[in-house]
Order: sequence, then structure tokens, then C-alpha cells
Amino acid sequence: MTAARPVDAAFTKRLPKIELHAHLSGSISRQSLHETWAQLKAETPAFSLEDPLTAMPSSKVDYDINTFFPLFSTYIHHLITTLPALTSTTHSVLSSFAHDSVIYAELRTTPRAQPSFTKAEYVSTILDCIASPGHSPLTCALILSIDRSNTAAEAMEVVDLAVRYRARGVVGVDLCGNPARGDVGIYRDAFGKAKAEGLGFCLSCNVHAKLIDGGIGDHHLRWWRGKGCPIALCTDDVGVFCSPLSNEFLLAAEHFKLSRKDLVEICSDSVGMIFGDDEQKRRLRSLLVTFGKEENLALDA
Ligand SMILES: CNc1ncnc2c1ncn2[C@@H]1O[C@H](COP(=O)(O)O)[C@@H](O)[C@H]1O
Repeated sequence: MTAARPVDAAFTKRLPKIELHAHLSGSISRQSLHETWAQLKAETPAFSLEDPLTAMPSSKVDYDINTFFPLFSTYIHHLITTLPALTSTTHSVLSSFAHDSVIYAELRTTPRAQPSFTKAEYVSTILDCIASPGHSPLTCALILSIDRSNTAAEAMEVVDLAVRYRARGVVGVDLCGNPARGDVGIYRDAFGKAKAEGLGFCLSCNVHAKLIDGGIGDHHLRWWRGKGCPIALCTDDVGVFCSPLSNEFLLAAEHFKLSRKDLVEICSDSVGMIFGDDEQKRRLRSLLVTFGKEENLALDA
């Protein structure tokens, strides 16, 4: 029977997936970073940053809590310093998700200012990319992150930007950055305002950066699934860890003995967790139902 066929990479690739936790700068591929670097190098020959293909070799994915966060603060963020670079890297992220059959993504990013743009322009430019056609059937929403290195005033600025750009697709705020740093208590007012404004927020951790003990099999997915809790599989930083969402589904199927039907059900559960509106939820559910029929999977109604 079709439903009993084992999960394979082709199945998880074509499965219409929901990405609820991806950091924008961490989702940029090495190739896209390299193209940005080459452009900067051509414009400014004195530009001294190392080529991403050398600084982040494709075989290197073993970043841990000590090396992961400095990768952004000392390197990746120094490559995205112009609005054209932000635009091209954002489009490359959207295109990669679309090619991996992601049908809805909530991208998160910390508003950053540079000499050539303000934090508001940073957010607005990303929203322009998200709104532009060309990545169908992927649709995206934006979550603005408070980084644990932010001051209380900067955190409030993030929430103010989220409120200002809500009508253009900002759906929530989150807390990101090195969990070993800072005192999150200073963000009480900022999160209080986000809550009062009805913005969504969520938090996470992962295996690769050694933010949990053990390996994939020890992930808390097993515990939550056993409790009947809906779960969502997400990538966090596909540009750094090189594990697209389709691969996360494949790993989950292998390590937790999940069937094709289980994986579609995880996607359906994820739909219930999006910050998007009911119309968006209906669109995603309909795509999943169609997929289930095409794959001959006996899904619950
Ligand atoms: C491994 N799990 C994680 N835990 C916590 N924070 C993370 C993270 N992965 C990424 N970030 C946060 O996202 C920023 C990069 O994207 P943006 O420049 O904001 O788009 C990083 O600086 C880090 O603070």
C-alpha cells in the first residue's frame, strides 16, 4: 500500500512544508554570501573580509555555542552592509526555501542599521522582498528579533518597528542570540508591549549548536510527541548548518520512525501554529490535502 512506503529524500523534498523558525542571516547560503562578497570586493578592492567560501568551507557545519554567534557578529553581518546586498541575499533565501517546497515561512531577523541604511529601511527592504512575486507558492511573514546583546531601549525599538510594520507582514517578535549572555529580565517592558499589541512570540533551541545534551535521538521531539503535543520542524540557520527543511524531516523520520502520513500530519499541525491569519491557514491546509491525495495517503479529514 502506498501509505506504507518508507520516507525517502524525494518524498521529504516534495512535501509542502511550513518553516516557523528561520533566522534570515543564518539562512543565507555560502554561495549567496560569496556573490555578495565578490560584489563588495569589486566595488572596494581594499575590502579585507575573507571570501565566505574560504571562511566557511562547505564541509564545515560543526559550529557550537562558542563559534556560532561570533560568526554573525564578526563576519556575516559585515557582508550585508548595503540595501542591494540585503535584497539579493533575502531573495536567495526565499528562493532556496521555495525550491525545498516550503509553502509558508516565518523568517526572523534582528533589525540592524548600517551607515547606508536605518533599522526601518532594513525591515522595509526585507518586507519588499517578501511581497515581491516570484517565489510562489511560498509565502512569508516576518518576525523581528530582540538579540540578547540588545539594551532595553533597543529591544523596545524592535517592538516599535514590529508594530509600525505590522500591516506589511510583521507578525511577531522573538528573543535570539547567545543564551549564555545577558539578562532577559531587562526586556520585560518590551515583551509586555509586544503582548499588549497582540504580536506573537516563540523561543527555541537545537542540536547542532549543542544547545541540548546528546544527539538527534535525544531531542525533546520524542518527549513532546509522546505527550500528543503538536510539533513543528524548523531549520534555524540552514545557511550555516546546511540542513534544509526537507533534510530535517528525513532525519526526524529516520530517528523517530515516522511514516509519510506522520510527516504530512506534522505539517498540518504546524499550520495551526502559524502567526498568519485564517485565510493563510486555509490555503496551507488545502495545499496539504491536495498533496495527501496525490500521494494516496489516508489522511484524517
Ligand atoms: C542556533 N540557534 C539560535 N539561537 C539563538 N539565536 C540564533 C540562533 N540562530 C541564529 N540566531 C540569531 O540570529 C542572528 C542571525 O540572523 P539575523 O541577523 O537576525 O537575521 C544571529 O546573530 C543570532 O543572534
